[in-house]
Amino acid sequence: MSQRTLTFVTGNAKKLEELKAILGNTFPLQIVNHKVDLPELQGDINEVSIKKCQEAARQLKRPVLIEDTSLCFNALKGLPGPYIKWFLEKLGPEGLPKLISAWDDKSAEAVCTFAYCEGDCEDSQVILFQGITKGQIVEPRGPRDFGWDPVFLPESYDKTYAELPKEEKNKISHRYKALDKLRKYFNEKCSATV
Ligand SMILES: O=c1nc[nH]c2c1ncn2[C@H]1C[C@H](O)[C@@H](COP(=O)(O)OP(=O)(O)OP(=O)(O)O)O1
Ligand SMILES: [Mg+2]
Repeated sequence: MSQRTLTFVTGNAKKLEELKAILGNTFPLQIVNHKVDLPELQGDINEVSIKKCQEAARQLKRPVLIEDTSLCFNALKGLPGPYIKWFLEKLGPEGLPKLISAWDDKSAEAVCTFAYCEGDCEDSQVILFQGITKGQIVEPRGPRDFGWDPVFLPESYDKTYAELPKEEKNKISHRYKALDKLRKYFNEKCSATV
């Protein structure tokens, strides 16, 4: 890697902000951002992340990190899942609880998948780091500065992600859990090569 840096490819400034807040100075590499909205092919959560990562590596020809976030409604067998972005864009946060108004089951999972690829060739291996936080879909509450945060009530909390202070969200979130795995992997990898 162009020594000690790792390129995080995302067009989403809020993701980058949370990554920086969560990793702080506990990560052995410097993360640099490359802003591209990568094409996302259809598939299950892992397939979408793997293809997105391979596309990033193909474009940038260096070690890359990408992230894909899903919001999975259990009543809908996991949908919208990786397609939540388009549902949110068209329906807004208030449209999301309406999708499952006919079901009693309001439970959902927020899933964050980081994907890392070391090389730039098509067959380079992609490594996934996934974090899941369980919760419920509720009527929107709280600030609207990040996606579906207002409608996601994490399990055993009485505040939505949007209502929680950022530091609280970052201690329990799907993104925190995925980054914790990523951090452990790179701390071991980097200490082994020094
Ligand atoms: O913690 C979160 N809390 C609330 N909303 C969130 C969160 N994390 C992602 N989101 C939103 C952004 C997008 O509407 C969709 C995921 O789509 P996703 O393709 O992963 O994100 P994106 O296109 O904004 O950025 P990227 O350039 O990294 O693909 O859920
Ligand atoms: Mg995207």
